[in-house]
Amino acid sequence: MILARAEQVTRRYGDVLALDGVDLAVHAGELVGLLGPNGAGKSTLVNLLVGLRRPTAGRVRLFDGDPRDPASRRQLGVTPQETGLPGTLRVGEVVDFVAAHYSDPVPKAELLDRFGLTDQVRRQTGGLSGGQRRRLAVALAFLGRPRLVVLDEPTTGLDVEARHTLWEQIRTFHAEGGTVLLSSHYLEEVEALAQRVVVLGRGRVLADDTVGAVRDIVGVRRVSLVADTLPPLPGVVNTAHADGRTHLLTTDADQLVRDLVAAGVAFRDLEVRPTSLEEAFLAITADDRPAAVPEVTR
Ligand SMILES: Nc1ncnc2c1ncn2[C@@H]1O[C@H](COP(=O)(O)OP(=O)(O)OP(=O)(O)O)[C@@H](O)[C@H]1O
Repeated sequence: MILARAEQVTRRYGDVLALDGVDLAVHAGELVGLLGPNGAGKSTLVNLLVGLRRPTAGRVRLFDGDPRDPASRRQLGVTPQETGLPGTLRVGEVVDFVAAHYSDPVPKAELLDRFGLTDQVRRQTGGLSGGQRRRLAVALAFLGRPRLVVLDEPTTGLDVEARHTLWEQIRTFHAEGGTVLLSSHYLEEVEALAQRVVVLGRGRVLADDTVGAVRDIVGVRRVSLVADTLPPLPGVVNTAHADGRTHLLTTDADQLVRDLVAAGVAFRDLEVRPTSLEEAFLAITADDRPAAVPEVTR
């Protein structure tokens, strides 16, 4: 059963094409990671799926209804990227207020305990640390015993311990049958939680596959050198020239170096280094060659 779906969704903000023909289906029981660099379109996609925005073109469905219809959101829990908690309300009061919207909310003490906020129950939210506020915002997504939880970069700004506490809660929810869609910059986070990962870059789905398959794309290395000319080289996913150097992105740097030597290329100043996730995706998407990642796109 599909709980949330985007079909050929496009979203523009003026001249900015934030999403460009995106298809995504989240099935019941899945824990899906949505991964991508800054500006990839993750928040836009999340906001469309939860009814906070409308697509420019295409169709979005939530529990088989229009996400903008409150009835479709009854079984949904959301933590958007930015949450405005009323600063003068105490933590316990915020939980009570949100709980009043549900017929069978998680008891307040249990929720606060699970998210490590018991000691803060009487604190005004304006006096919480950024990390505590974030934890409360995420806790509220679970309060109504939702079937689907959508979390937009839930652990940004959290320290390691708080991040792990939150991961534990997400895992428990999923193990008990809940469905999760979570966006993140962090490959580590997606690896720790998700089986399936959807990679967005420049508004498009670059990959939709298992975490292992996508890790292979991220395992791209940058081989950089100075050479007058280069022959065609197998396994190079992107070539760029800057400051008199040629930068080659490849998933197998050892083989690339062997190929350079075998081809008799007169190169110098060779450097091999890992690329960050962000660099890898930016580079792979830089020249708009969808063929760069065909083997992991289903
Ligand atoms: N309200 C808006 N008005 C204009 N442009 C916007 C708006 N919201 C997003 N954009 C643009 O749309 C593109 C996608 O943004 P979006 O926030 O969805 O990306 P993201 O992957 O969530 O990024 P980040 O990881 O930085 O949060 C970006 O170019 C962004 O500048």
